[in-house]
Amino acid sequence: MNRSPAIETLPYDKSLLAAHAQTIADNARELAALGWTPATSSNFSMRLDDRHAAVTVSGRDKGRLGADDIMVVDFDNRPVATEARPSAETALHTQIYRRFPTVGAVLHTHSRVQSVASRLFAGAGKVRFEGWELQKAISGYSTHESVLDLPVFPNTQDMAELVARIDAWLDAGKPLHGYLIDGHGIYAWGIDMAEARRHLEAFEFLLNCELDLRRLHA
Ligand SMILES: CSCCC(=O)C(=O)COP(=O)(O)O
Ligand SMILES: [Zn+2]
Repeated sequence: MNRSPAIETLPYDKSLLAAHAQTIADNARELAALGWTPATSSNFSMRLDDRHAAVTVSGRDKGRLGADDIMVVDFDNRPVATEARPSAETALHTQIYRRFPTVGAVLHTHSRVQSVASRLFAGAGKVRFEGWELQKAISGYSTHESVLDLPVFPNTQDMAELVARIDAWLDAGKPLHGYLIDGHGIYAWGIDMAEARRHLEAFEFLLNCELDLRRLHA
């Protein structure tokens, strides 16, 4: 009897996953080289479609990611077609994809600047950037005269609690382009990897400037 070969039916585009995995690995390696992903910290993802994202497997060295270190989750944080364990912070990625349908990439890093600034500004609940030309690197900001707030949310191991705090911020109608988590690191995103990188680098630069000002005024 002539049997037709089994057709692999995955709920996502496999070739897009391969391309995204390469993009994630390339960008993660560059960010690791900057020292922004120490000790296996940080996680990265890219949207596959309106229900799935490619995300880093938990606990991997983000400077040495291969194809097996990136997996698929659905927007309810469930692994798809794999036994691998997704990033412990997957819920923070899928929340951004659900809330912002145009977002294509989410980046989370743990640089020293991000970590120190998160502690320094935790009491205020946000870092306010005003007067910096580099605010214009954030999409939608066209002048240094704008006010750009980067919220600082309390750290917790309870992802549902953190997701609820971020939802509350958005539900209050406040703009959100990224956020710090106290003593932890930063989340930033964009319509694609290039924009997400630009936003992440802009926040790192702006935080560095604010820290420098405080050191000089001390
Ligand atoms: C060793 S860093 C602690 C976890 C963390 O904050 C992080 O960014 C990495 O977690 P993942 O599960 O994505 O590897
Ligand atoms: Zn983290």
